[in-house]
Amino acid sequence: MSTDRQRTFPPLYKSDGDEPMDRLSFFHILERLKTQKRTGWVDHKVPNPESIADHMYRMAVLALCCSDETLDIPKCVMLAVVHDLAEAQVGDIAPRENIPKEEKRKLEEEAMHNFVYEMLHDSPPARRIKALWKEYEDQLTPEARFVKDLDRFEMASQAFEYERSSGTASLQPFFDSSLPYLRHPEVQSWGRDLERERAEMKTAEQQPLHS
Ligand SMILES: Nc1nc2c(ncn2[C@H]2C[C@H](O)[C@@H](COP(=O)(O)O)O2)c(=O)[nH]1
Ligand SMILES: [Mn+2]
Repeated sequence: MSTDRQRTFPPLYKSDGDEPMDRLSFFHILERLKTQKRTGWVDHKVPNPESIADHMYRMAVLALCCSDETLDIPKCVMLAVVHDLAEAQVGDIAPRENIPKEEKRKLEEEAMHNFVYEMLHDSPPARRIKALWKEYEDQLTPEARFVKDLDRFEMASQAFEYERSSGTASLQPFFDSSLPYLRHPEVQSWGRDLERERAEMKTAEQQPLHS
C-alpha cells in the first residue's frame, strides 16, 4: 500500500565535536547492519533470516569469483560492502512498501550525509565511502551495474537456500524480481545454473520416497 505520508528518519547521530567519539559512533552504528534482518525474508516468515551484512558479505565474495578481467574487481568488492550501508539508518526497504524510488534515494542520501559529515567529518575515508555509495546508486559504471547483478543473484541464491533448508514454501517472487533482470553474461550464466539446480531440487522432491 503506498502512502502519501513522507517518511522521515531522524539522523542517528549529532556530533558534539569529539571526533574520535564521532568515529566510534559510526563504527557502532555498523552493528545495525549485522543485526537488522532483511525485510523480504521477514515478510515471508523465513525462520532465522539473514541480516543486511550477511547479504553484502556474500556479494563481496561473489565479486571475487568473477572472471571478467575488464572489471575492476577490488572496486566491485568495495561497492558490494557499501551499497546497503544507508540501511543502518533507514532500514531495508522492500518493493512491497511501494516507497517511490526518489523518496528512497533521498532518505538514503540523508543517512549517508549523517554518516560521512556528522560522524566521519568529511574525511578522506568519508569521501571514499560516499563516492562508492553514489557510484552504486548512479549505476553508470560497469562495476556498479555488475554489483547490482550480484545484489539480484545473491538474493535468488538465498531464496533457493531457504526453500531447500527451512522447508519454506515457494519464494518464487524473489526469483521473478531478480533473475530475469541479470545483465552481465557471467552472472546470467550463474543464474541459469541456479535455475537448473532449483528445478532438479523440485523434481527430486516430487519423487516417491522409495523410488
Ligand atoms: N517480498 C519481496 N521482497 C523482495 C522482493 N525482491 C526484493 N525483496 C526484498 C529483499 C530485501 O529485503 C529488499 C531489498 O533489498 P536490497 O538489497 O535491494 O536493498 O527487498 C520480492 O520480490 N518480494
Ligand atoms: Mn542489497
